[in-house]
Amino acid sequence: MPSPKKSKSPARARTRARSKSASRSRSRSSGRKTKATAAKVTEVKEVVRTSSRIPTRRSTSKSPSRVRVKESSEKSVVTQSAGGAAAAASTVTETVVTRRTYVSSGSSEGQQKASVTPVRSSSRIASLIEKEREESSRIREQMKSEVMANIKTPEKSDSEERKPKEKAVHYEFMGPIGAFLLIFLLPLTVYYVNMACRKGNCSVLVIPKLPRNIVAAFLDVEVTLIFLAWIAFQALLAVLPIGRVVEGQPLKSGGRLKYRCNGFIAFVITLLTLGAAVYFKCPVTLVVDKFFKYMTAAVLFSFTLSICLYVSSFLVNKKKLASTGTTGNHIYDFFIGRELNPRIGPLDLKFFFELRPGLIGWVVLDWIMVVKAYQETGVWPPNLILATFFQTLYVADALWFEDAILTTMDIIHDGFGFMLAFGDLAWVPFLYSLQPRFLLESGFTLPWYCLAPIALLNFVGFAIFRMSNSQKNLFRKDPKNPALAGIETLPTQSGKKLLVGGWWGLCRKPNYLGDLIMALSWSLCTGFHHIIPYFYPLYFLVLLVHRERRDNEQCQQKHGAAWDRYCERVKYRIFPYIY
Ligand SMILES: NC(=O)C1=CN([C@@H]2O[C@H](COP(=O)(O)OP(=O)(O)OC[C@H]3O[C@@H](n4cnc5c(N)ncnc54)[C@H](OP(=O)(O)O)[C@@H]3O)[C@@H](O)[C@H]2O)C=CC1
Ligand SMILES: CC(C)CCC[C@@H](C)[C@H]1CC=C2C3=C(CC[C@@]21C)[C@@]1(C)CC[C@H](O)C[C@@H]1CC3
Repeated sequence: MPSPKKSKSPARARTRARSKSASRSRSRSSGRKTKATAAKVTEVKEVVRTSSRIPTRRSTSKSPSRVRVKESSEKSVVTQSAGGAAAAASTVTETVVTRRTYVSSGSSEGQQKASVTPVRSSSRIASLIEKEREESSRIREQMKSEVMANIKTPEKSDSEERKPKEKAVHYEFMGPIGAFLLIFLLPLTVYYVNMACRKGNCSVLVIPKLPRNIVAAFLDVEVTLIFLAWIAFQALLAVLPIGRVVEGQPLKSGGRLKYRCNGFIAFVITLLTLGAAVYFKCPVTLVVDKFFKYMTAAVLFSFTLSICLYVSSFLVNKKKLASTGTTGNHIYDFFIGRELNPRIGPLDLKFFFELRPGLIGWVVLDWIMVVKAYQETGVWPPNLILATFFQTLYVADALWFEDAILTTMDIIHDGFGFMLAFGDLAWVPFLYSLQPRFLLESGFTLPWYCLAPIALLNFVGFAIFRMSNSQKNLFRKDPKNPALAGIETLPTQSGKKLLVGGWWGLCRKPNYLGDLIMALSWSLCTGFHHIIPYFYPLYFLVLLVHRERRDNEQCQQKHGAAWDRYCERVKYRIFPYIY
């Protein structure tokens, strides 16, 4: 209760007291609750007293608690006027007495009747008293329910009450320290592995020599401008109004985003342009000569892009942020990415960068290496061509089934930050092309009888990868499709079903299995003399084992007990009978 000394007038002080008490939270500790309940009882006394004086002092406050005071007061005023001038004085007295009685006693109807002693026995006064009783009864009920609400509310501490709900921070990649290290280690790896893969000196154990003038060796303005032109060219192709427009998965913030899927067309246009450039003797092989300068352009661009993405993520609505990259730790969030689907006009940046400049750039680099090898030796090296062909098939497949990427965790779950920007723009083109680069640098060749089983292995891997992905995609799009008849399924709490038979009954990630078999076959084209060209399958194994565990966690959350049952049924994660 506020101190009366502080109040300018008693009525205002009482009204303020009522308002303050009412605004107190109902969810305090039990000790506080008892106090609050007692305070309420007193407050009601005050309200009733106020009501008798209301003709001269009225609250004008709009707060809910004060509005209640006002309503109560107005009823008293009505009572008075109904009674007429002669009856007014006694009515006021009765009002005070009546209400004080039920408030202080916490009273019953009988008690009220006993305490109300009519001064005059006129019927008018009797009706006024009756009205007053009804009013008392109404307020008592209201009080009761308020007190009950206080008692029933679950207990919360003061700090819990003040703070908005804090979500538990869940870190991946060993948290902020891991993210910090990766921001430096990933670019270093791209440089180191490629520098280790040089003519006559292809070993990870021999530390590559740095050129005297590092800046001149790694940075070139013209190359950087060509790299930017490459990104602009791919962006232009991506926004061309050709190809299907597909809706993405439902967003947590509601609605679905639309994506233009013309990746395969962009890929064909790019390869035809490259073919024309070779045909017209454009110096395309300069890209290989200036390989490290292009790499630096890609690294610098991915850093710049990630910084822009990070800064701009603070300007967008919070609903557009990813749940994973919003821990509040700047380094970690920069690495993972804060905004889920950043867009510039019709261009969805994450979708674009994951599939276009880096992925298509990888194949362009491969083919330029084939041309360079031919220019240097006068022959078309079969194993280089085979590895390049396998990788072209892989990228063509990704772009043909471009919309399938809309269901991956990168698009649905992760924000767009350094990890994906760097992965898409520097890691994929400059490390995934390592086998063709090794073959170009080393000039190593293999006889056809070695290439035939390698080709067979690649097609086995591709068949597992493609059939398993297609089976799942078809199942998600059209679960009743006759092609899926006879495949056992499992209902889940989310309403979706899980495939338990077919490819998805063999192991939990048959598509990863196929992908890894393909990765191995690409490296087999380089023979067994060096470990460097095996970087891709080794790294990919680590990536997919980690990715399977991340997806497993997400599926557990999405599908609950059904996912556990699926895991019991299908024991192996990636390699049947092994892992
Ligand atoms: N070359 C590279 O660098 C990389 C290649 N990849 C390849 O990209 C492709 C996509 O990979 P990714 O997105 O990681 O994983 P998946 O294509 O395996 O997609 C995982 C999702 O599929 C659904 N799913 C899982 N199990 C079942 C089941 N039994 N029945 C029905 N639905 C199921 C779940 O989503 P829901 O239930 O919500 O539908 C799950 O979250 C893969 O082929 C992978 O090999 C991936 C990463 C890197
Ligand atoms: C360097 C980091 C530690 C990891 C970077 C990861 C990225 C390179 C990959 C994350 C998911 C990817 C996918 C593909 C390429 C590699 C990245 C971007 C595909 C587009 C490859 C082709 C497949 O058919 C679909 C893949 C989706 C995921």
